[in-house]
Formats: sequence, C-alpha cells, structure tokens
Amino acid sequence: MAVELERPATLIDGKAFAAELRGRIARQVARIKTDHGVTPGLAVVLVGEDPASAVYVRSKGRATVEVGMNSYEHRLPAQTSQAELLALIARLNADRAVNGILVQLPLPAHLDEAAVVNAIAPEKDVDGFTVLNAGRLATGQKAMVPCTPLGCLMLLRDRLGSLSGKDALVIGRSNIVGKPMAQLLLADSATVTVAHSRTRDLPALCRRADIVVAAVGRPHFVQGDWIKPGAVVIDVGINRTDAGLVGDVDFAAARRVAGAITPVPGGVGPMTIACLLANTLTATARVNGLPDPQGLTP
Ligand SMILES: NC(=O)C1=CN([C@@H]2O[C@H](COP(=O)(O)OP(=O)(O)OC[C@H]3O[C@@H](n4cnc5c(N)ncnc54)[C@H](OP(=O)(O)O)[C@@H]3O)[C@@H](O)[C@H]2O)C=CC1
Ligand SMILES: Nc1nc(=O)c2c([nH]1)NC[C@@H]1CN(c3ccc(C(=O)N[C@@H](CCC(=O)O)C(=O)O)cc3)C=[N+]21
Repeated sequence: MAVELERPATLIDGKAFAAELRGRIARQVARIKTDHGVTPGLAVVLVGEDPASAVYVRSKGRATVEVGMNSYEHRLPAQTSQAELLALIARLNADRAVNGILVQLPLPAHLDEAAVVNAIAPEKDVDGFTVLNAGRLATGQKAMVPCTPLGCLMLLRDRLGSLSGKDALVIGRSNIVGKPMAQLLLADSATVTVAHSRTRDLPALCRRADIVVAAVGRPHFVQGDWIKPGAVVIDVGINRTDAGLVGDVDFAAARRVAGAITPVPGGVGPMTIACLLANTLTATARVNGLPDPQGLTP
C-alpha cells in the first residue's frame, strides 16, 4: 500500500500581515501630520451593550490610537431612537476632525440598519456599507471597500499573485462579507460562485474551488473532504464555542488538504481592523486633496 505523505497547508498569518500593514499606516499617518498638519480621526458608534461588540470596539479604538490617529468612541444606550442616532451621524458627518465613521453592527432590532448606514457621508463610510460605495464597487468605480473582504483579498493576492481564471467559491451572501467578497474576486477576474443556505450540493461546488472563502457563521461547517487539494482557504467565521473561538472551517481536517489556510483567531480578524485604518487614512487623504496613500489598499 502506498504511503500518503501529508503535507499540511501553509498557515496564512493574518496577524503578522496586519501588523505589518498597520506599521505602514503609522508611517503615513506620521507623514501626513508633519507635512500637512492633519491627524486622521475615526469615530466608532456602538448602540447597546452586546459584549462581543464592545470587545471589537475596544480593539478598534486601541489600534486607531496605536497608528497615531484620533479615536472617537460613542456609546449609546440600547433604547436609543432612530432620530437620536441619525442626529449623531449628522454631527459626525459635519465634524471636520472625523474622517471615518463606523456604526457597529448589528444594531438593536428597533433601529433601521439600512437607513442608519446610508445616513453616513459616503466619503466617511470607511466600512464601505453605503449604497453608493456598494454600487461603486459593483460597477468597477473607485469605492470605499468593506474591510473584511478587502483583508481577505490582500491575503489571497499575497498567496497567489494573480487571481485571474481561478475558480473561487464564496460561502455566504451577506452585504458585509459575502457579496462584496464576490465583487472583489470578480474584479480580479476569478470565476466566482456564491453559495448560501439554498445552495444544492455545496460539497461538490467546494471540491472544484481553487479559492474558498467561508463566511457562514457556523462552527466547523466546511469539511476537510470538501477541500480541493492545494486550494487556498480563507476562514472569515468568528464563532464562540465551549472550545473557544473557532472559524467556519474544520481547520484540523482542512489543513491536511489545503495548500494554504487562515487560522481563527489570527487570520482574517486582524486584517479587518488594519483595513479599517487603511480606509480611514485613504478617506483623510481624499478630503484633504492629497494623493491616495500608496501600498495600503490594492
Ligand atoms: N473576521 C471578521 O473580521 C469578521 C467575521 N465575521 C464572521 O463571519 C461570519 C459570517 O458573517 P456575516 O456574513 O455577517 O453573516 P450572515 O449571518 O449575515 O450571513 C451568513 C451567510 O451564510 C449563509 N448560510 C447559512 N447557512 C448556510 C448553509 N447551511 N449553507 C450555505 N450557506 C449558509 C447564509 O445564507 P442565506 O443568505 O441564504 O441565509 C448567509 O448568506 C460570522 O461568523 C461572523 O461572525 C463577520 C464580519 C467580520
Ligand atoms: N460596522 C461594522 N463593521 C465591522 O467590520 C464589523 C461590525 N460592524 N460588526 C461585527 C463584525 C465582526 N468584526 C470583527 C473584527 C475583528 C475581529 C478580530 O480581530 N478577531 C480576532 C480575535 C478577536 C477575539 O479574540 O475575539 C481574530 O480573529 O484573531 C473579529 C471580527 C468586525 N465587524
């Protein structure tokens, strides 16, 4: 019987990649301060007391200050009205010290998420969630690109170089991950399939894919024997289980088959935050009539 030598996948170190990206951002922030007297500012709005959201907001604030930007945190009670939230966004839109605005999602159920997001001035929409930025991305125009898919794209380009002609499977079709991820892959000339809860025979689709991006929100959903040998697997999932934080991919099984794979934690999550800072720097440059920062966003 032939002995199968297992070659475990290369680990894609999102944490290290993100740290390097934040270092480049910090240098450009320092330069924009000394050359132009401008300090980028990011406002983060958190409504309610969801503990996971509070953790993200804290780590975003810390990362913002670490690269030399100003961080403005707005914590509102869970019962905040739509009008109160819209009034805060109007104030932030008008505030010249604020270059980026992020409203942490999900919002409490009584608030109209789409209306709130679309109230953000598009040039300060560092999440890329407004209809204008989503439409620009979909039509190939210069857009503010959602941070999580942008981070995934950077990791994929770093690993593969060109994505042209690759078969890519995106599992999940949310507005914040799956859909913009598919747009970015398409713009890079991958052949893109988007799977969701009504998809038939997901394992078969997955076995054809050179690139798998899993954004489902179910622990260990993607099985090891769905992975094409050598494929690049990007695990967006963040699931808190009794066994700790896990992704959407059965990591232990998938890494025996994949060519490269992101871990959770330490994969996509840190890239999301670094890309948020990159978008904030880009927004700051544009509003001040400066050239777009180089070497940050693809
Ligand atoms: N690392 C990071 O920076 C970030 C991580 N996340 C994580 O990524 C994951 C996805 O987030 P998000 O996109 O917001 O989640 P959503 O819940 O908005 O979307 C999940 C998607 O998965 C699809 N889905 C659910 N069940 C199945 C199934 N059985 N087969 C195929 N598809 C299925 C849904 O399909 P349908 O549309 O048909 O319902 C939906 O499109 C979560 O774990 C989240 O915590 C999110 C943002 C940032
Ligand atoms: N308007 C808005 N924009 C967002 O970008 C947004 C949002 N709302 N709502 C929630 C999701 C989720 N999200 C994450 C960011 C960082 C990590 C992250 O840094 N994760 C670490 C681990 C953190 C931990 O230990 O909990 C890692 O994966 O290594 C994860 C998830 C951004 N989101």
